[in-house]
Amino acid sequence: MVTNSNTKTKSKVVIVGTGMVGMSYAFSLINQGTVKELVLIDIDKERAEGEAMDLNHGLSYAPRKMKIYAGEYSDCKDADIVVITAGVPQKEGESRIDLLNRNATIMKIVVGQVMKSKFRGIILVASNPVDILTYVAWRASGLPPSKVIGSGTSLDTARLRFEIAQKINISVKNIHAYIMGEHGDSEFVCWSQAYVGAKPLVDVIESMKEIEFKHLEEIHNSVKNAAYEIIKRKKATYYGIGMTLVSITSAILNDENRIIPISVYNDGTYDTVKDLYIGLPAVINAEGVNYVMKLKLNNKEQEQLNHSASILKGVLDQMEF
Ligand SMILES: NC(=O)C1=CN([C@@H]2O[C@H](COP(=O)(O)OP(=O)(O)OC[C@H]3O[C@@H](n4cnc5c(N)ncnc54)[C@H](O)[C@@H]3O)[C@@H](O)[C@H]2O)C=CC1
Ligand SMILES: CC(=O)C(=O)O
Repeated sequence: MVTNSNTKTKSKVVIVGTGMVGMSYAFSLINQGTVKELVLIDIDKERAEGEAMDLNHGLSYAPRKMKIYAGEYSDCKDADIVVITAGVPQKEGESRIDLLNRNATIMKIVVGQVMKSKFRGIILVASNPVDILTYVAWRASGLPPSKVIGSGTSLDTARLRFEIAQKINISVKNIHAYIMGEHGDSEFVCWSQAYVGAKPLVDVIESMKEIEFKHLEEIHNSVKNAAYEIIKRKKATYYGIGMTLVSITSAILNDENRIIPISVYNDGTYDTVKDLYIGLPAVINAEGVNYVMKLKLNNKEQEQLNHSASILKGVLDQMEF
């Protein structure tokens, strides 16, 4: 277990992919004053330049002084984090796995360019299918697994917390519950370890009329289908993931040891299929993944984790590295 007491004095983030997700993240980073230097890279250079110009024009009203510019891969050399949001998004009716071949090729090219700069920081992947592409990024990077992470089920967990909070009229900040597994159709809720404040959710259900056991399945389905529902209505999802990526970024830059369910390399902490990336709660600090936090899963949850892991492994086994 690594402990690190230093807080970063500089904070430089490079975003590769200045589409809807990349720019929602950028906008949120700027408004929260998370970084001092922000570099934008896209295969469409003019797009990255236009986005940098537009964001710079808002700096008079930002909470801190910072530098924003459209850059090159050589700018990754001294970056703390490279966030990869490049790739094609899902169309209506497509699953995240459907994007695999197109985005895996992009991922290999992007990570190859990032590593050519002699980058030694942390890679954070958001492009879908995120668990598979984080594995691709890790293999292409040559970095230790603790330094290559994916957003995993962090967005899904935010959605879960929102749904529970709405149902019982308690602040979303007091809901402690995780979605685990694939960021996709086989994800599951670890209900046995869900808390409202310090009270187990099971006890909350027994004492509150607003929530019943039958609602748990509805909440799970609503979280699992959220992306499909949003894409049906507005073609893409981006604000939720943008803010989620900022929270992971802050955990790294401020060396917080914050627990967030992200896509991590399964090092054996969980007794399931190994050599893959999957959504598990992890303690995140300036080193990347400090350690994967082991939760006591019940039998059903262990089966759900195994199912999710075997789906991801099945996809990885068909790929060439
Ligand atoms: N992990 C998560 O929870 C979420 C992930 N996503 C994923 O994020 C990705 C991006 O989605 P959007 O921003 O909506 O797409 P978008 O189409 O708006 O933007 C993608 C950007 O990537 C750029 N790009 C493509 N190939 C590139 C390359 N080789 N090098 C550099 N840039 C390249 C494009 O020019 C474009 O600007 C998708 O894979 C989407 O599924 C979206 C929402 C949530
Ligand atoms: C698109 C996607 O992965 C999401 O919104 O969850």
